[in-house]
Amino acid sequence: MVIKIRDLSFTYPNNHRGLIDVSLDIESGKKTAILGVNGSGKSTLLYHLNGITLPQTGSVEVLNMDVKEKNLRKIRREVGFLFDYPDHQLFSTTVYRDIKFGLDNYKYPEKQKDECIRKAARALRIEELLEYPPYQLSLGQKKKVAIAGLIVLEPSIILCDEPFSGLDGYTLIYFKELLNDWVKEGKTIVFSTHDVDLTYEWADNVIILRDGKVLKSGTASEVLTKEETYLEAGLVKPMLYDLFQDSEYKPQNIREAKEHLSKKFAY
Ligand SMILES: Nc1ncnc2c1ncn2[C@@H]1O[C@H](COP(=O)(O)OP(=O)(O)OP(=O)(O)O)[C@@H](O)[C@H]1O
Repeated sequence: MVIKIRDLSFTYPNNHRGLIDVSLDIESGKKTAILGVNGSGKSTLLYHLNGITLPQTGSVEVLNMDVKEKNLRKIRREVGFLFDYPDHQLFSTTVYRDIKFGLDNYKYPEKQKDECIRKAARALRIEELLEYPPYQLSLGQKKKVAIAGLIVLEPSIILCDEPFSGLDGYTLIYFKELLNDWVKEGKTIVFSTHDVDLTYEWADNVIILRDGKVLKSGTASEVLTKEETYLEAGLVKPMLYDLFQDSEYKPQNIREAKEHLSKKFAY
């Protein structure tokens, strides 16, 4: 297990309990969704995984390191964080400088930096934006720049807070493919979302939160195929699950469903 969380609780200064007795394991080399309605504690949990928030009670272990002040530099070298709003992580005068920031921070040899920046920009198809000021970019472009700034350090774990919100159809497909490629390379993706359809189609493992507590966790096929789970979590059923609920055939994605229905209704 690449992340181990034990008895983690977190109370905000106004006494709101953001997390209550959370214990979890997150598998390496998989896409794990943290799923739940608004305010269920998804971001609060994600912030604990690279020490943006430190545990008040209980423990978080990432890559065999305790998430504690003394390990944060090493942990953040391996664990990248993609915020829901890219403006939270873009602050340099040009895209190039923004991507370079992590390399400067981790004291990469000066000679290697330019090559690393251009490689990350190529992967995100933003080479033509390198001299732009980030504030002039669209949301999708900003997300790409934020991701380039992450992958330039080649982290082994990538945490994404609502990574797909606000993206148009093709950009969304592109992001999903990019994240799939990383997982094929052995990286671990942990993402928060309230999108049940996306989670049903795309996640390997799922953690469902409600009111700061873990309601269910396991593989997507274990967790997302029980009617009562949706009721307890306050979530609407995924469209594919709902559509094929009474059928023996359970497609995992729209493409499979389309093929199945085309055969069934062919004449
Ligand atoms: N700084 C804060 N001070 C007090 N309460 C907070 C603070 N940040 C979050 N909370 C509360 O903690 C709970 C969990 O918040 P969190 O942002 O983790 O939820 P979430 O599941 O990510 O929600 P969303 O899907 O709306 O982003 C919410 O009830 C929220 O109001």
